[in-house]
Amino acid sequence: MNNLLAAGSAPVATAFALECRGVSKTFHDTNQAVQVLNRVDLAVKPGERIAIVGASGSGKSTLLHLLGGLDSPSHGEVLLGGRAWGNMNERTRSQWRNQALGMVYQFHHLLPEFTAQENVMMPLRIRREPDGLAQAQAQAILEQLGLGHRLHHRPGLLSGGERQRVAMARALVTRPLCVLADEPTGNLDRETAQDVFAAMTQMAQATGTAFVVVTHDMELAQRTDRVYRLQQGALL
Ligand SMILES: Nc1ncnc2c1ncn2[C@@H]1O[C@H](COP(=O)(O)OP(=O)(O)OP(=O)(O)O)[C@@H](O)[C@H]1O
Repeated sequence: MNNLLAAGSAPVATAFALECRGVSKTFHDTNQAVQVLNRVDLAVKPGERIAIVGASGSGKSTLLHLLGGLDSPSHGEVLLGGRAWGNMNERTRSQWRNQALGMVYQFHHLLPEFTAQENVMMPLRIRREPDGLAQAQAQAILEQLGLGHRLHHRPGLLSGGERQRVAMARALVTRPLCVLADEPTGNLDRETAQDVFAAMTQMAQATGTAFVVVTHDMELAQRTDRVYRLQQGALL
């Protein structure tokens, strides 16, 4: 399916997979306000790979949540494939997320009772794709990520690096416009982290998927097309 086909609407023509326009975010509690992001602008093209680094508490996870439409900015707007999250209700957001976005976290969040292939098939099942097709697509992407010999293994029998590759395969199997990754190699040893990171960025580029990664690891960040530092609410 064309990944620019919006859930239930016409295709959107846009030069950018993902855009942030003047995005600010302030959290409030009863008597305090914390401004985490201050007029952040960002535009990521299809197939482009960018890294966001920054000190603990600088707002990296907050920004990723806004990019994924999981939270709303206090000001400004975030667009995925030319569609602003702010113009969608919850149901449309979740359909658009399933269709146009993949997410990878530090912990793989694979379902332990399902095999690698079944885990990767999950987003396709949610879309009600025929099982045979979903099986073939999951197999193909796992093979491309070097896991052809692990299709029928459950996560408990896989290494940490293999689990993260499966998580990446699950994020990419729908051919999304963009993958958002939050410390995807944070749990791996150095050598495995490098291998997994290379596999992720190469796959994203090969499929024309934009890849936005938050990482503490400057060496890995420098393997992307652009590195941003989040500091005092600004993306520098
Ligand atoms: N839901 C929330 N309510 C109130 N404050 C929040 C909320 N979410 C985040 N914050 C605050 O926003 C700031 C940035 O947090 P965030 O988790 O985005 O930082 P981070 O750069 O991802 O940190 P780390 O690298 O430690 O994960 C912190 O001061 C945090 O306390």
